[in-house]
Amino acid sequence: MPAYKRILLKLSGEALMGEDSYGINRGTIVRMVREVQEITNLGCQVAVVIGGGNIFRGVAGGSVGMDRATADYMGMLATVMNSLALADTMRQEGMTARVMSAISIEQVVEPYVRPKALQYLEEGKIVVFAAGTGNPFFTTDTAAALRGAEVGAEVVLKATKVDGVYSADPNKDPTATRYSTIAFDEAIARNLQVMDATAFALCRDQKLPIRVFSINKPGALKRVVLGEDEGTLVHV
Ligand SMILES: Nc1ncnc2c1ncn2[C@@H]1O[C@H](COP(=O)(O)OP(=O)(O)O)[C@@H](O)[C@H]1O
Ligand SMILES: O=c1ccn([C@@H]2O[C@H](COP(=O)(O)OP(=O)(O)O)[C@@H](O)[C@H]2O)c(=O)[nH]1
Repeated sequence: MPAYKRILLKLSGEALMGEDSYGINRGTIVRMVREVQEITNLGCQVAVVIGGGNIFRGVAGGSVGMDRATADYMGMLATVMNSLALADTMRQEGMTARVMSAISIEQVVEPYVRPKALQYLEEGKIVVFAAGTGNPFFTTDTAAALRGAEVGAEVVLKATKVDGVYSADPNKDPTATRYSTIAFDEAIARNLQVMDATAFALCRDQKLPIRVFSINKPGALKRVVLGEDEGTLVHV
């Protein structure tokens, strides 16, 4: 039995690269999709937000000198590409997914309409929310918090490159230790960078817990959905 009826899964865009230095690695995306399939088979309704860091990030090197808002719109378009790739891979694996975009590009994907998204979820379809929040100066983590709250997800699952929230960035500080649980207020006060403060604050206010876990650890998503101890739970 899954511990949750409905979840919002945030997939790192950057993790889609796998061992490559750019873009979408075929083996990696197929593996991610199969992990999602396992949890839908448990009867869990799944909404997904995917990042765009494997293609373009508003604040990254390729955008030096650019107007920040323009660069962020490019980042949002990158998430649309990843969302399309994800939904198509789901189709190939026999699942039904729908992509909904926060910015209007109707020839490519349908617009985000909340009641429609809820309907798809009830029908057992996977809904992939593309283009983040639709606003520059935000991140896909904030989009995950926002959409998670909107569709009434019981938890936001952040699948990322690290296996939880640490006392400091574990990629920079080898002495950092992992929390098994941490309160939102403490995560914000300690300025832990694993998610941005906007996402933390939104989830805190909506009493929407977040679980951070490794996207690279096989079976971790299923363990999380079964309510087992995996990664870090950020709670109210
Ligand atoms: N306190 C912390 N605990 C865990 N990870 C941290 C922390 N501070 C910074 N990070 C960094 O945050 C990264 C995950 O966030 P982000 O780069 O936004 O990934 P994503 O592509 O999943 O959105 C990790 O790879 C890690 O290097
Ligand atoms: O609501 C949003 C979501 C994303 N972005 C842009 O899209 C990029 C890709 O998203 P993100 O960095 O969150 O992806 P990830 O870290 O998961 O790869 C960001 O850098 C921003 O430039 C944005 O402007 N508004």
